[in-house]
Amino acid sequence: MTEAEDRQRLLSYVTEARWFGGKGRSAELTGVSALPWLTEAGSWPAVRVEIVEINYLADTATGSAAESGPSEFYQIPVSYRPAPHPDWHFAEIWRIDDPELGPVVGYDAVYDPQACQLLLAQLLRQARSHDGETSTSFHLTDRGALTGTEEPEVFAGQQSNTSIMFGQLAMLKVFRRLELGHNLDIEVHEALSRDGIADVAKLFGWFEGSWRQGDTEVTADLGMLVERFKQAEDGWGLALDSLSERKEFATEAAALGRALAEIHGALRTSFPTGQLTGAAVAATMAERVHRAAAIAAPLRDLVPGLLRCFDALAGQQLSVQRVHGDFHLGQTLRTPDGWKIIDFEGEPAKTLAERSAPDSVWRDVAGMLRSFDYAAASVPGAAGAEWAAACRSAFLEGYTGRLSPEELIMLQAYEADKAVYEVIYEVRNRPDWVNIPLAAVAAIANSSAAAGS
Ligand SMILES: Nc1ncnc2c1ncn2[C@@H]1O[C@H](COP(=O)(O)OP(=O)(O)O)[C@@H](O)[C@H]1O
Ligand SMILES: O=P(O)(O)O[C@H]1O[C@H](CO)[C@@H](O[C@H]2O[C@H](CO)[C@@H](O)[C@H](O)[C@H]2O)[C@H](O)[C@H]1O
Repeated sequence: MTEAEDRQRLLSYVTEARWFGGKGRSAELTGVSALPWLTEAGSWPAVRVEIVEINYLADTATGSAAESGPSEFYQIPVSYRPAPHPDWHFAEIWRIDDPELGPVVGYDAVYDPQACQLLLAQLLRQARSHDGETSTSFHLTDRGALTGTEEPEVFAGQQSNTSIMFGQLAMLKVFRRLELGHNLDIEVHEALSRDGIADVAKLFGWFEGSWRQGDTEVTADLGMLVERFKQAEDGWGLALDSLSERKEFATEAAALGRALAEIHGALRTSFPTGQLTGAAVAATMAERVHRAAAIAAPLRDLVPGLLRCFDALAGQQLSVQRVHGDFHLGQTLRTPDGWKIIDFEGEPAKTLAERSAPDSVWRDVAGMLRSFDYAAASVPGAAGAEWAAACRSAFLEGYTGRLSPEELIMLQAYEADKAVYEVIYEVRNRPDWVNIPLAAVAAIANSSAAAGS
């Protein structure tokens, strides 16, 4: 194979992967940075992390340049073997003649148990590998009961990254689309673990890589090792079951409200806090709705009602702090020890700066209320409206108790803002679902318009 064909194989592996974020866009491979070998020369498999840089091309079909944009970095830990493995065709990235290894087959290392065990071992001994201008460093914050002999198994469910379970004890989340700098999920798990907050998985460790990008050295977090929750059941699935079986969910909703309040309290002490004027928050929300209406035509008639809802914030001061940022039932796991909250990376469409900026706690409260509405709308004929209303009041009661008139105004603005975000999310990802958030936007817009008329 020529070098161009090898690069094409690598590009295809990335763009066809479930975790590739640029589906439907024309992508080209603009660089590959190989981090240092994690294994001794001459031992198999030979393992290292490779960072693939992807650039998006302008959409030639529409003549628009809007589809191009900043490059993205994707991580593939690669396990090289001297001969093909009969069962791993699905995980094969490429076959190359490597200058150091000779002819080898490169596999996505998350599917190679030996390579996974090596990653765990590197974490447990806080290994650091350095080669010229690249490095990989592993950090251990708590070893728990880990011995390093735990059996690895790739998580089979839907996710945007790839997680490897180590026995019943730990989970290594290998980040796929990388962001330069420190990962928010690690940052929050680290802070909450330090505070002993049991609603969130304990952080055991993490690893990072550095490489040269043009003239500068860049660093990104590559993965985190956390406590694995035993017998964890996904909150979204449980909510749908409760609707289909016509069982109440209000007790669970109240417990979720209490868990969120505890997490917010801990985040307030570990991260910066501040104040925003209601006018500033309303202006940001208004800008978002105008942008959304340019993409989703059905929003256009609802804009005046939404602006009225946001304008009701004027004159208020909002306390802001680190929040979850994308709190919904799919980010909750029920375990025998109570509800656990996962995935503190915020809304995927926002920049890192937006996702780490202090925000109002009403963003997360609104997120969960929207999720009750989604669940109710997803199970036809199941008395969804009453179910969602009961969950709503129990969750709010669990979170805070009675809301003041000012808090109700803030909550409604954040619910509207979230539902607008969801309309765009659904248009882009699941057009069949768009009527769920659209109905919520219409209800809020029309009630605000009526109140103001
Ligand atoms: N600490 C944990 N213990 C057990 N399972 C977990 C844990 N964290 C996440 N999971 C499972 O992994 C899935 C994906 O996790 P998530 O953090 O949302 O990954 P991603 O960011 O890649 O989408 C969750 O839906 C849950 O089923
Ligand atoms: O991938 P993430 O979990 O970070 O979140 C994105 O995808 C979610 C869907 O998987 C999306 O959530 C929306 O749909 C849920 C039902 O599937 C519902 O419970 C949520 O309330 C609703 O917002 C989320 O918005 C998006 O950021």
